[in-house]
Amino acid sequence: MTGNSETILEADQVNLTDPLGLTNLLSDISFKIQERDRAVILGTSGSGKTSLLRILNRLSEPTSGQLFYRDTPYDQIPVISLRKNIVLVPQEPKLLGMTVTEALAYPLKLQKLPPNEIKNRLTTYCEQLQIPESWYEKSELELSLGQRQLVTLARGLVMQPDILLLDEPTSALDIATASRVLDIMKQQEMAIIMVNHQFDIAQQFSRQIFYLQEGMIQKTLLNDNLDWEALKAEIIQQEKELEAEWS
Ligand SMILES: Nc1ncnc2c1ncn2[C@@H]1O[C@H](COP(=O)(O)OP(=O)(O)OP(=O)(O)O)[C@@H](O)[C@H]1O
Repeated sequence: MTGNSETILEADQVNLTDPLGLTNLLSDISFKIQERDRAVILGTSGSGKTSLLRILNRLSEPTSGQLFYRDTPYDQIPVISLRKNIVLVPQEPKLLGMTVTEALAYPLKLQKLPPNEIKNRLTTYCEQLQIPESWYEKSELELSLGQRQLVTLARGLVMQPDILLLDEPTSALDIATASRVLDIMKQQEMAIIMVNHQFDIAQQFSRQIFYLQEGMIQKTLLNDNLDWEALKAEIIQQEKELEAEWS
């Protein structure tokens, strides 16, 4: 992280239960994200990583606790305005029946940006992510999963939010493309919170790491002096225990 270190996002003792109120999906989640921060959420399958990104994007409401964007409680910010500043790139890349160009331009048209600005942003980020012009008029049926993943990432970037929430953004990309994409993401101005299962990616990318287990942040770690091998061994062991429970 570079630049100033103003807190732009804060979770304070956030809890989330399932819609029937039977199970805790997230418990006592607290953390702070600074301007231009880089955070990775690690954890076993089903530990609550996507649920956490969803409440940060207000796709679900905490059962208790508070979230703050630039010191303002989430419930005092109109959802449209919040989602302009905090953008979620979901795990399932979907273009909702639009062509690549339409999908990229859509959120910017909603913001009523002038056509020139929309065109400039599309060109800039498609070039950065090496999205070729030959894809522009394609629909999602004509794109591979990895190609769609790149397009949905571009859709997040063109919005130039303050905070980008990425749910396993490189899961369908080959290693070289994933590494290139990560380098591009590192250069961006906004804060980024990324769910990722790949340790090398988390290691390369993050300043802070939230290690989730059964909906709780078990550890908040700073990359600077972290024993990555020990953390990796711990998570692999937990995945194995989980698999044994399920089988
Ligand atoms: N709407 C819901 N109703 C009931 N249970 C839910 C709901 N959404 C998520 N869950 C449960 O909450 C837990 C956490 O799910 P979540 O998708 O957040 O996990 P995750 O860590 O992102 O998993 P993965 O790595 O497999 O994507 C899971 O046990 C899931 O079954």
